[in-house]
Amino acid sequence: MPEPAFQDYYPENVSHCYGCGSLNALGLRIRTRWEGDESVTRFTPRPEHTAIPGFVYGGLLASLVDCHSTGTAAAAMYRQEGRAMDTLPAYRFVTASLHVDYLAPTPLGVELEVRGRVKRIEGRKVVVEATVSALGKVTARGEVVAAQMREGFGQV
Ligand SMILES: CCCCCCCCCCCCCCCC(=O)SCCNC(=O)CCNC(=O)[C@H](O)C(C)(C)COP(=O)(O)OP(=O)(O)OC[C@H]1O[C@@H](n2cnc3c(N)ncnc32)[C@H](O)[C@@H]1OP(=O)(O)O
Repeated sequence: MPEPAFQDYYPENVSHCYGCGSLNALGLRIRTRWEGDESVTRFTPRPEHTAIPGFVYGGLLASLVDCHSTGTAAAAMYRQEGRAMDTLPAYRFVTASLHVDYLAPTPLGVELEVRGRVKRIEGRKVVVEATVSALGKVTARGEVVAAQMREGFGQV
């Protein structure tokens, strides 16, 4: 049995995200785990994720970086406190900022590897750097500022 992914610990009410929600049947449903100090997601884009024939749409790559990094942010907070991810209080992070640089075209039809590293944890905010690789070559690099959701998120 593979060890659970970060997303396996998301409560049902926050499991509808297009990128990482296990309850979103049309979503990417990415799964992220620690490999040492780095977090890793592996995902094979589908034909509908095409930009130019044969190459992956940049928005899909941004989604991978985004949800990989918000999951990494939550896991990093638990890790910093030496707590298991199924313990309370729960950490819930949303994207405050998402930056992606596209370094080279990303081929479609192969498994992509997203690797993340926690750059810093500052109060309620975690900054995560991530790379996307195809066939061993880094094709995109991103940085996410993830912020802890406040009570009443989305209420105006
Ligand atoms: C594991 C077990 C359970 C875990 C369970 C996890 C569930 C995980 C939920 C899944 C969900 C999917 C997540 C997918 C990723 C999305 O796609 S999320 C959807 C897109 N994002 C949004 O809708 C967020 C909308 N924005 C907001 O709600 C608010 O602006 C924010 C981002 C929460 C910040 O609001 P705030 O906390 O009231 O504001 P604030 O105190 O000013 O900001 C906090 C910190 O972030 C910084 N910050 C804010 N905005 C920015 C910015 N644009 N640039 C840089 N820094 C910024 C602030 O400077 C501040 O830093 P410090 O001053 O403390 O150093």
